[in-house]
This record gives sequence, C-alpha cells and structure tokens, in this order.
Amino acid sequence: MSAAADTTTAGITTAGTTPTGATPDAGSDEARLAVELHGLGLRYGDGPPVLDGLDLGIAEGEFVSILGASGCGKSSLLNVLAGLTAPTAGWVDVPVDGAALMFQDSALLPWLTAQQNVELALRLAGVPRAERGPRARRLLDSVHLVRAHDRKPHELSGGMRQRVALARALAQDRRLLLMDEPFAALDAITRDLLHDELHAVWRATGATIVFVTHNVREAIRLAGRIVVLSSDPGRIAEICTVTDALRADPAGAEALAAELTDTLRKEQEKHDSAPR
Ligand SMILES: Nc1ncnc2c1ncn2[C@@H]1O[C@H](COP(=O)(O)OP(=O)(O)OP(=O)(O)O)[C@@H](O)[C@H]1O
Repeated sequence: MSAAADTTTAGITTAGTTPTGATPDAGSDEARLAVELHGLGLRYGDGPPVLDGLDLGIAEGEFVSILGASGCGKSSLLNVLAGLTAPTAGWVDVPVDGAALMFQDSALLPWLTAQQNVELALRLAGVPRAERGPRARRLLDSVHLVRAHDRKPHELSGGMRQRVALARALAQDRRLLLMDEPFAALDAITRDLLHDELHAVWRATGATIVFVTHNVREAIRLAGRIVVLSSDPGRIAEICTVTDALRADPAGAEALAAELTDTLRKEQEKHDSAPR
C-alpha cells in the first residue's frame, strides 16, 4: 500500500518489492523492504512541517524503534505508516495488507471478555466462526493469558489488558505491527515481562515491528535499530544499530543509553525553545 503527497508526486510501488530509490539503511542491502519512506513530509493544515524529508527503509522482519522527544512527530509518523494520515510530501510504501496497530491504551471493548475481544478481531479479519475460538485461545496462550480468557477488561490488570491488546493485534495476522508506546503506562516489572513476551512473539511470527517510544532503555532493550527523530521539524537525527551482544553488555548498553538520552535532551530543549 502506498500513500503519497498528491497524484503529481505519487510514487506508487508494489508491496514487498524493493522500489527504485530504496534507501540503503535497512539491515542488509539484500533485504526486502517492508516499509519505505522517501522524502516523507507532513504538515497539518497550513501549520509548520511536523515531519520533513524522512528517508528510511525497514526490512521485512526488522524490529525498529522510533525514539524522539515529546511532540517531535513519532505518533504522526506511525499514523502515516498506518494509512490514517496522508503525507503532504514524498511517499510511503507499506505492505499491501496494511498494518496492525497497538496503542498505549488497550482500547478493549469493556463488555466483551478477553477471548471475545480477540475473537472479534478474528471475525473482522474474515476467520470462519468455527476457527475463532481455538485461534483466540492460541493467541492468548502466546501472551501467557489463556487462563484469564473469560475475564472482562475491568477484571484484568494493566499488563494483562495490554497482553490482550497484543493478542488482538496479532489476530489481524499482518506482516507489519505498529506500536505506539504500548507499555508506557505499565510498572517497570510488568513492562520487562512484556518486553520478553513481545520479543518471543516477534521471533515466532517474523513480523516487522515499528515501536514508538520516548524511553531510551526500552528502545535499546527491544530494537535492532533505533531511529532518533529531531524536533521542529521531525527529521532523522541519528540511526543506531543495537546488537544482541550490546544488549548483553550492561556497560555498553548504559553508554548508548547515556548518549541517546543526551541527544534527546538537546532535541527537547530545542523543541521547548522553538518559536510557536
Ligand atoms: N491531528 C493533528 N492536527 C494538528 N496538529 C497535530 C495533530 N496531531 C499532532 N499534531 C501536532 O504535531 C506535532 C507532533 O505530534 P505527535 O503526537 O506526532 O508527536 P509525538 O512525538 O508522538 O509526541 P508525544 O511523544 O508527546 O506523544 C505536535 O506539535 C502536535 O501538536
């Protein structure tokens, strides 16, 4: 699926191929791109540009984190990738079947149980009725929640609700999963558990994940690449690769966290002092 600024500048491409102008920053030159941004810009109405000149390729199966100061345009970028907002410059290419979304708020239907919430997503995805129950159970099992399948959202903890939301996102069976600060409201221990579970799900499904956060340590914990956005307008300030070896090295991870925190602090100061 492609979205472009307008019909005169539209760059329509076939999903899953590597179109002309592919950016070289996906994990490998050989990689098939799941997401491609080319000169992407966004402004709301006649306001100032929120995003400007973003060029980025995300390979199939990559886990990329978008990190940036508050208000730099992270959610706006995710909305563009989700097809909810059209870019006002450049173009974006995402898989033809679109993306599954997960937000900070689980947004579960309160009158349905955990299993029914997941079954509803399966129904919307066109899964036949007879298959929905067993598949919902398997999805809940994959996020360690099968025993709470008959509880309604108000009977679940915040972490459990986000697990249901993750199972519901997985029920859509999309190759691209867009996550907007999904664990931001959780306590540190629950967040840590969910990081492990998300990684297990990612490995098992091979999905491409774009994960927005303003939490430097969360980005390092999860992503293979971290894309740091500048503010006013949001541009790619830095891209860093995080290896498993670095993750396993507390001193190295801490040094990277300090460096990224420093970059973010400077960006936040720039954002706060920008004329409005
Ligand atoms: N629908 C909209 N209409 C007008 N302006 C908007 C709209 N959505 C976002 N903005 C503006 O765009 C800028 C970027 O907002 P966005 O929510 O994308 O940033 P963010 O990096 O996700 O912020 P945060 O980390 O605080 O959630 C902000 O100045 C915001 O006020």
